[in-house]
Amino acid sequence: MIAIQNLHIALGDFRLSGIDLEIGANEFFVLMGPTGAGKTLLLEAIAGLVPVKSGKIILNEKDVTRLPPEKRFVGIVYQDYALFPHLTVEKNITYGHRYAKRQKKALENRLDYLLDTLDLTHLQHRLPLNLSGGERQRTALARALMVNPGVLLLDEPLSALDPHFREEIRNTLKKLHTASPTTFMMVTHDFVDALSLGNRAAVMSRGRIEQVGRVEEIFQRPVSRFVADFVGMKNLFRANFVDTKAFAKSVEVTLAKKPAQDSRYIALRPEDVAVSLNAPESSGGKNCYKGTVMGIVDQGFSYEIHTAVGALTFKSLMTKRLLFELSIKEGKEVYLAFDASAVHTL
Ligand SMILES: Nc1ncnc2c1ncn2[C@@H]1O[C@H](COP(=O)(O)OP(=O)(O)OP(=O)(O)O)[C@@H](O)[C@H]1O
Repeated sequence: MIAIQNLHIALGDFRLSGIDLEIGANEFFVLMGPTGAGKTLLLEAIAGLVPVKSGKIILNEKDVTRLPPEKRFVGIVYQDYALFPHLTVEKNITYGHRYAKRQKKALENRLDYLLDTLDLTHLQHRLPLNLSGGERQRTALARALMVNPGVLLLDEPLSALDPHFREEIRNTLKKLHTASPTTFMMVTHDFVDALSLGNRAAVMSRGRIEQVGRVEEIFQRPVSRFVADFVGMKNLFRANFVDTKAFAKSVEVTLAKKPAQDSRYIALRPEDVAVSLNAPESSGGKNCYKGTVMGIVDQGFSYEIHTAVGALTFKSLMTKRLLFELSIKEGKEVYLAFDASAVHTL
């Protein structure tokens, strides 16, 4: 587990202020936010790599705020692998571990277990130069796990990988998380990573936490304008897929193409959902529904219209002028339309 209590850090002009987080032992926690929000700094504070001004960091019931990195039993994995180029896969994984006679067997067993679990056994004598991106990241993961850490910190571990290896490492992370009692905390910019791996997530902005909650909840019910803008995809529905159709609580949605095999959600930006009073002419690739307006939220320059279609509530955007022109009110029957190509699958 990770508990962070009222943490403050000052580094140059940047401040990390009043961070409070409780992350359970078996969680896969995701940290999101725009560039420069302080996500890496928070991971580095947990690892003991940056000084803390005030507050507490507790890992697995132990206050580690003033402990050096090597006494925290934290593993950290970066986006760029950070492997030693002159050392083999095996030497990279075991680097820094002294083979005191007493521990030799245990370390060898751990190494064998990790080589096997991360499918690296056949590569153990290779240099990083001769590995693919996915293999390098698996080596970096094995090295971080060699200490059998209570907490594994992952700083955008998938972002340097091409889509094929991304999927491979995503599956590896899932497997590792399920098989070990280690708490995982991962920084990502990718909503697919967040949804497919995270139990809960936090969104950070300018050194503060804006929202903490279940990943789905953050997408569906952002608590601030900032989070809403950041996540963008306010229409997020769990779905089953059959070929190029998605079924979300009995609402059938046409997709532009077949989704990836592990897709579980459809997502739509509110600006892609058009509202009209008359049924739009249906054409191929267009989704049209009759619905009832359930709510109208003033957002300053525009209004967000909540419309119930079956058991789903779609959110769409509308200018003030159009709202009055169409005399949109709660309870009014309207039509919603969006292109198949506007539907994202995650
Ligand atoms: N050693 C340092 N000295 C001074 N300022 C620093 C130091 N390390 C980071 N910063 C500053 O702290 C802020 C937060 O950086 P951080 O790397 O944590 O952001 P981030 O949210 O991880 O961004 P990204 O998504 O781009 O990786 C930035 O403004 C950065 O310039």
